[in-house]
Amino acid sequence: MSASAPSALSDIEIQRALGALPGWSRKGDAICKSYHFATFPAGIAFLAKVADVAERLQHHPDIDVRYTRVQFVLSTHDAGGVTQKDFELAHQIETLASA
Ligand SMILES: C[C@H](O)[C@H](O)[C@H]1CNC2=NC(N)=NC(=O)C2=N1
Repeated sequence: MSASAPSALSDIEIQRALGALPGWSRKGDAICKSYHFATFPAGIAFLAKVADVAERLQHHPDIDVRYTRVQFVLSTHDAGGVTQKDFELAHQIETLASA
C-alpha cells in the first residue's frame, strides 16, 4: 500500500455512499455500473471521457465493453477495497453520463 492510499471503507459506509449513486452496486471489493448506449461508437466516446477524468484523478476504473454496454468497476487496488476515491470517480462518471 502506498503512503497516500486512502483506507478501505466499511460495508456500512459503502452501502450508505451507494445510496447517492443510482444504478451503482457493490461487487465484492468494488463498486460497479453498466451504461447502455444506442451505438458502439457512442459507448466508446463516453469511455474516452471517463478515461480523461480517471487520468486527471489518477484513479483508474476497470472497463468492460460489450458492444453497446460499457461497465465500470471501481476499486482501490492500493487499499484492497472500496475507498472515497472510488466514490469520487463514480460521481464524476455520473456527471458525465447526465451531461
Ligand atoms: C501512484 C498512483 O496514484 C497509484 O498507483 C494509483 C493509480 N490508479 C489507481 N487506480 C485504481 N483504481 N486503484 C489504485 O490503487 C490506483 N493507484
